Amino acid sequence: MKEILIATKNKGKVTDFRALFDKYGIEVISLADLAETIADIPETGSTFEENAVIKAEAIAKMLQMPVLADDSGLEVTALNNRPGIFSARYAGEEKNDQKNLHKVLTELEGVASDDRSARFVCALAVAEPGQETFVKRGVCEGVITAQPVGTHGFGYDPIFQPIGYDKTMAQLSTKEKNSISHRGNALEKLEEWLKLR
Ligand SMILES: O=c1nc[nH]c2c1ncn2[C@H]1C[C@H](O)[C@@H](COP(=O)(O)OP(=O)(O)OP(=O)(O)O)O1
Ligand SMILES: [Mg+2]
Repeated sequence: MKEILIATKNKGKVTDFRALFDKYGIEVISLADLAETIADIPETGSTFEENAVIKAEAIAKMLQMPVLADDSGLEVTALNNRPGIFSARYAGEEKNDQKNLHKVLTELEGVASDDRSARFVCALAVAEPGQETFVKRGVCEGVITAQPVGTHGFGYDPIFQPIGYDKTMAQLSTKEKNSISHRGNALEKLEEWLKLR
């Protein structure tokens, strides 16, 4: 495989995937690189896996080519695992990363550091016309910080400190993040599929 289409409109995910696929020598193409404009696929599933499969199968059918889709988000234990699959629109339809992470911080006001555990979850689905779809989950455990710190990455990275680190995900380089992230972890589980193609 020389290139792979990632069925996402999220630039932060594309940056992560470019670095992840670099080591396989595979070029990443995103929906933003296509000449045609692809409408948003409604994420109507009730799990990350269902949503990843919905996105992958819809785009594979539309473009008649193999695609990889990512559905991911943040689960905060003290918030009964919210925002979960609603992470992108947690503070409103406009999908604003700053508003989303501040909503989480506000909801955790007064919650002690011991009770701020959280995890990033990523479901990756690969779909190909006429073939069985595969989906795998990756997880990265951590804690929610008191304030946003760091400028790298995207989404909730500035408030997420992975276990064993004294930095947030937004203070790590893309390479360091990928080596421990939910996304990197899920992609490792799809290596078999990648090698077959
Ligand atoms: O590594 C990450 N670091 C920080 N935040 C992250 C990460 N991975 C997912 N997230 C957050 C961002 C967004 O709030 C939600 C994904 O929502 P999700 O629907 O999968 O993506 P999206 O709507 O932005 O793009 P698309 O559906 O076109 O792939 O979780
Ligand atoms: Mg989405």
